[in-house]
Amino acid sequence: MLHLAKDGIFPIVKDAAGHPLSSLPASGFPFAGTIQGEGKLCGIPSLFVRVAGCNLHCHWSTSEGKLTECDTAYAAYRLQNTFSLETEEICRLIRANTENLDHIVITGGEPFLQADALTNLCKALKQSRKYHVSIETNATLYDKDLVEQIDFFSLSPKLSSSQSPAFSGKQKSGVPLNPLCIQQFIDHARSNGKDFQLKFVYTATKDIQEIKTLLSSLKKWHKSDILLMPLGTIPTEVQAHSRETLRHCLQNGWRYCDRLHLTLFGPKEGV
Ligand SMILES: Nc1nc2[nH]cc(C(=O)O)c2c(=O)[nH]1
Ligand code: SF4
Ligand SMILES: [Mg+2]
Repeated sequence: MLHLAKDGIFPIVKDAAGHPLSSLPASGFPFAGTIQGEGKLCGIPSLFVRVAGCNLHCHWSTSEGKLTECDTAYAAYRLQNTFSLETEEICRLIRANTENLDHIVITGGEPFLQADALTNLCKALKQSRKYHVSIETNATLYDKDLVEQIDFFSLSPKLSSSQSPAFSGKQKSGVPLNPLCIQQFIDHARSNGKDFQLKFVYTATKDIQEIKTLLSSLKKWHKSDILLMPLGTIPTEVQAHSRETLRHCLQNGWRYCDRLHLTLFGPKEGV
């Protein structure tokens, strides 16, 4: 059984039995799938699985003094309309909606909180077809069995800027930064011919020193594995931080990470 966020499996057009759904998905297209909007695999047609619940409670203070929440707070810590499905049913839903899709992206919330159920789901999925499975994680939790099922690791460690003091009373118990855990992911990827990325949200210059300090404690990464993504949950907010983010990418040899789904669909859920 997997506990899912309200957008759950998206975008889909068929139920688990393969019958058409009565309404179009949030993408507006009469077929399943969207593009991976962030990171090295940006642009690849994918189906998303969004689990509910997170061990962190991110909320950033911008340099303009505004507070920005987690872009999926409804899936992380202010849960709305979550639901549970048996892994077998999720597997049938995914099969019915991936005629032309090979990539599955597991995101949240924090997927590693439900490692056992996701391991079962991935095993069942891979029995039917050779899917490519990515996982979006805050890299604070590790599970050996789940990691073995994953082809691409999108590691998004959270810097101190994500734990705004204004909200510290509400913070959950998770340790926001876990370098040993990050290294375990990298080691697994490097030993198994898999790829990964370290994707950081950029809010202000002080983030850069923190990233460099973290990187100096990690091994087996290349500059091209490091991505900087401007803070923002709406296109204008992303734009406001994009040039400064780009400047730091160019100065350090890191990749710039866009949020293409925001540009293409706007700030919608389920795309
Ligand atoms: N299209 C699309 N790409 C994404 N990449 C990472 C996402 C996420 O929310 O983790 C995401 C998402 O929600 N939609
Ligand atoms: S770790 Fe990710 S999902 Fe969890 S609260 Fe932070 S940004 Fe949201
Ligand atoms: Mg996200």
